[in-house]
Amino acid sequence: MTVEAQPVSELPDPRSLGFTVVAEDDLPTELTDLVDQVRTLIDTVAHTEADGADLAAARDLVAEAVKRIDGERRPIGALVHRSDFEGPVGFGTLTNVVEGPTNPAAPPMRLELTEEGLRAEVTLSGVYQGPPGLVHGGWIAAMLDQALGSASAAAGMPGLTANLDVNYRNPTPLNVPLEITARVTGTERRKVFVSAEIRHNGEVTAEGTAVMVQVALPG
Ligand SMILES: CCCCCCCC/C=C\CCCCCCCC(=O)SCCNC(=O)CCNC(=O)[C@H](O)C(C)(C)COP(=O)(O)OP(=O)(O)OC[C@H]1O[C@@H](n2cnc3c(N)ncnc32)[C@H](O)[C@@H]1OP(=O)(O)O
Repeated sequence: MTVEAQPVSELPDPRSLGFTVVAEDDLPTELTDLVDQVRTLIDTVAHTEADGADLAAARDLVAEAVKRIDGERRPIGALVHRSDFEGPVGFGTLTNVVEGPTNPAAPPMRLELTEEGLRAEVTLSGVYQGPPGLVHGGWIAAMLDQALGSASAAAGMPGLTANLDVNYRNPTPLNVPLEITARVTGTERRKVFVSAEIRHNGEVTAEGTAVMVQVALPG
């Protein structure tokens, strides 16, 4: 098994394949601020003990806010390009549920390039709860999948997850900083082998490996 990243320059520009691309730097700060505020809203709604009158007033305010911004929408497959990543490896889906910068359902997580692969820090609120006080196992798998897929993409080999294997080693707590790391460990034809971990206080709480398969791009 060898690591042979395909030259990044050989990847097509997604615009030439018909994708809408938004530069991350062009997203209005009012939008990213709104995303943050809606995250707070979701967490607050999930845990509130407010009385009926306040809840009804809040519902009406939210309905009013929806009316105010409902109109033209970006297409479902729109991509975002990060300026801190060189060229084609900087693309991701704008509303990706784990890391999409305009998706308030995604936690405030951002994978950064490191010497060995990718790394992110994230703190998950009670919105991501499974067992009491702990992160939902499905969400742990989702974060690992994102880190694994992004590590492959960042190495110039974007693909789809064919196989994902997760081991839950220790409970993953809510409301504390978690560290996520991922890297490519090998390639074989179109297959890219990747591994990733989630840590709390330096201790591994979950680890995953995946086989990403590079798909033939049209055109
Ligand atoms: C620059 C251009 C623009 C790009 C834009 C980039 C934007 C994004 C960038 C970056 C962010 C990334 C972040 C994302 C993270 C999240 C990822 C996900 O959630 S992905 C969604 C869930 N996964 C699916 O929906 C796949 C569904 N499955 C399939 O579509 C097919 O099964 C597919 C493509 C995986 C393989 O199908 P086949 O027909 O193309 O290929 P076959 O011949 O079956 O397999 C190829 C090789 O893979 C192995 N393989 C296939 N399935 C396997 C499996 N389950 N386990 C192990 N190996 C498997 C086979 O044995 C074969 O290996 P041998 O070369 O012969 O040795």
